[in-house]
Amino acid sequence: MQASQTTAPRRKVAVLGAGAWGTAVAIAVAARHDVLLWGRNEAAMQAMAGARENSAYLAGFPLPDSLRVSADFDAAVAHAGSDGLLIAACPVAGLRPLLQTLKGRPIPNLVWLCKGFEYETGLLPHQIFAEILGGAIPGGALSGPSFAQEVARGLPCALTIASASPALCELVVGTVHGGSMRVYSSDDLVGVEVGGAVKNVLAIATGAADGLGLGLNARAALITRGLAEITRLGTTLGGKLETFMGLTGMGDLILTCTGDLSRNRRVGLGLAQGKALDAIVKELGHVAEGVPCAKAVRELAGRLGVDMPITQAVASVLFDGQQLQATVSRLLARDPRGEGLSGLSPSAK
Ligand SMILES: NC(=O)c1ccc[n+]([C@@H]2O[C@H](COP(=O)([O-])OP(=O)(O)OC[C@H]3O[C@@H](n4cnc5c(N)ncnc54)[C@H](O)[C@@H]3O)[C@@H](O)[C@H]2O)c1
Ligand SMILES: O=P(O)(O)OC[C@H](O)CO
Repeated sequence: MQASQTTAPRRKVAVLGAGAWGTAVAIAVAARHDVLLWGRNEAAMQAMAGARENSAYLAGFPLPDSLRVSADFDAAVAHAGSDGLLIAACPVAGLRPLLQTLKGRPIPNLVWLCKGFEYETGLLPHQIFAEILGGAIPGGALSGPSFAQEVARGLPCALTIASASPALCELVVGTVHGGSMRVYSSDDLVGVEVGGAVKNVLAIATGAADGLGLGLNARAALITRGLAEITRLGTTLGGKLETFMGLTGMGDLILTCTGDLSRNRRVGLGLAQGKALDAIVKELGHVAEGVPCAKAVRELAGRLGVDMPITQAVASVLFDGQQLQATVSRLLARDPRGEGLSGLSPSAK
């Protein structure tokens, strides 16, 4: 399955969604393939085509010649043809409408890059895919520790493609793996998607703790106990334990909790400065998936009886008006417990 840079065929790739991550992935893949980047805002796409740069979402990274940009959805779908690769690069909130637009069209496959649970339904991206396009075409999640700016700069990055279809995994590895990009395969869609979703909530917590000056010990504790929360929820939903120790679990959790490029971490830093959530999100100018995800995960964990105290604490600050410092005190004042990963909340035992 390993892709050789010299033998990998040149493919047609359409990236649907022209935010920071869609643009970075398009730039990286365009080094070896014919890529069309589609965005829904016609004026923005025209400006991008003229400036050869996505100044709204990923300024400072010139688009390579092999990357075409367009606001024509039909042209993007036609570009992937019957044997290319379609990549959905919108946020979780945009996945359902995007899939509904794709329904009934002759598309070869779909790989999505979004990380989160759907706010209204609590569904993971592969469950939304199954609801709308299930069975018709192969689908998979491409995830892992990856800041858009570093990928656009050509720095090394390792991702995981998770799909029930070995053929799709092979296609994605054959297309994206190479140069400074490594792509691993997995059949654990649940594990990969839960890791990518919940780490965003924990990055808000870690940013807040760092912003309050709680120290490096607290940061390490939050990351480690955060991984326990990811693992408890993920295994309860059917994910494999080993996945949470991998790139899309521990790897992405470490990156997002500690890297100042993270939008979710910056939400936490902003909360610690006493800023209002609306103001922080407006200032970011990008999606922070951990915000809606905190609410969706709190509800899901409550329904399933999974103990996720850090996630609950983040949601209580974001949505219930709880004060940050008092929330930290409440977290610390919880009863002692064994360090194991057992998944039931005290009320469900
Ligand atoms: N930025 C990163 O470093 C990074 C890395 C890995 C994964 N991701 C994930 O990728 C997803 C997108 O993140 P981003 O960084 O590109 O966000 P962004 O805020 O930079 O851009 C979001 C883009 O999605 C578009 N969009 C929103 N709803 C849409 C819809 N219904 N159809 C089409 N386009 C729609 C917006 O117009 C915008 O262009 C998120 O789930 C994020 O967690 C981001
Ligand atoms: O900037 P964030 O917090 O959305 O994180 C980006 C990526 O998911 C990191 O892997």
